[in-house]
Amino acid sequence: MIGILGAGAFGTALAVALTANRPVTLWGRRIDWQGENPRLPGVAMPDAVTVTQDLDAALACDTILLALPAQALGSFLDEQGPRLAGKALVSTAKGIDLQHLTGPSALIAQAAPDAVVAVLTGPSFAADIARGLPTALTLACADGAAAQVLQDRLSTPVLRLYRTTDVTGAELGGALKNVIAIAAGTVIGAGLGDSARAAIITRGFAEMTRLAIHLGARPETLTGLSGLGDLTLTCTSAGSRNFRFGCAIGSGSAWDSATTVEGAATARALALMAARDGLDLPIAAMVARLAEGRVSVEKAMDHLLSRPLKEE
Ligand SMILES: NC(=O)C1=CN([C@@H]2O[C@H](COP(=O)(O)OP(=O)(O)OC[C@H]3O[C@@H](n4cnc5c(N)ncnc54)[C@H](O)[C@@H]3O)[C@@H](O)[C@H]2O)C=CC1
Ligand SMILES: O=C(CO)COP(=O)(O)O
Repeated sequence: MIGILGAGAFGTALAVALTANRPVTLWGRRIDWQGENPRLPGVAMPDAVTVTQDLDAALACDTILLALPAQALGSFLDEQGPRLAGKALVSTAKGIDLQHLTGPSALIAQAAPDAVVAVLTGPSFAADIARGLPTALTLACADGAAAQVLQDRLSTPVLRLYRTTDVTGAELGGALKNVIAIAAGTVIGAGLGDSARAAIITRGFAEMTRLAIHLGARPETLTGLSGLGDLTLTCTSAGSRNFRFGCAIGSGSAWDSATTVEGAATARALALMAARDGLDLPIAAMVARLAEGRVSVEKAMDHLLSRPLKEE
């Protein structure tokens, strides 16, 4: 039995997809819908998914996916960490925790020290997965044998998991691409054009790679599904909330603050990490300020365009 914690768009989509393998228990803290989750409209829940507010039911499963937003994971683990002992725990969160300045895997490892900790990440919109469209993701786990077991358990004919032991690289790719997607959206929303977006994606990828290597990631992980793959998807599709948030900033449009936008808090976390480690992360710094309305789009672009010319 597979347990999924977090009945948002992604948890629900994975629940639908993974019934191809086993029955799934999907836990949400507030289930106030029936049949169709409003966060994932148009998707009917298969009979093999048990949707519940009973956390015990989900925690009875041996494999548990944590499909909570990155900034909610820490407080959830503070409360429930001891109950996760001995489980295989797979996080789908794409962000860096603002309080601890770490990715989800370190938070989980600290809260449940004897659990197997893995990360599921890569280019995949919840709506695509739920509709059964072909998707390729990265399953990262430091324990190679456990990675193989989880890869088999969580792959389906249309949801193909590639595995790696580089957890740091995989989770950083997923977290950092959200920040660059906000920048790319801002460029498009401000009407600066596709050429400028290509520039921001490429320089953003260089910034992602620099930071990830500094934090111990393998460079090839960044060029894989979890890095370049997800960056490409998120910076080029209006299906991305981070990209759309950027578009709203760029065009000065209103934004619904209830929508999960992982890149905003992660940009703030990156600004703190840059200050701590003496790193130069100009795009992340600018996204942090844009997301908080501390700089205008014009000033942000002027600042980025007036940086010294240098070698690529
Ligand atoms: N939606 C997508 O296409 C994808 C999302 N992800 C990642 O998965 C994570 C979750 O995203 P979504 O499901 O899309 O977000 P969502 O906004 O649709 O759902 C988040 C869910 O978490 C619940 N939640 C929030 N705080 C909680 C807490 N403290 N305790 C228990 N439940 C809590 C909310 O009630 C909501 O049901 C994010 O890190 C996101 O980046 C990854 C791949 C694709
Ligand atoms: O991570 C995602 C696609 O891989 C989803 O992106 P958004 O959170 O920007 O919607």
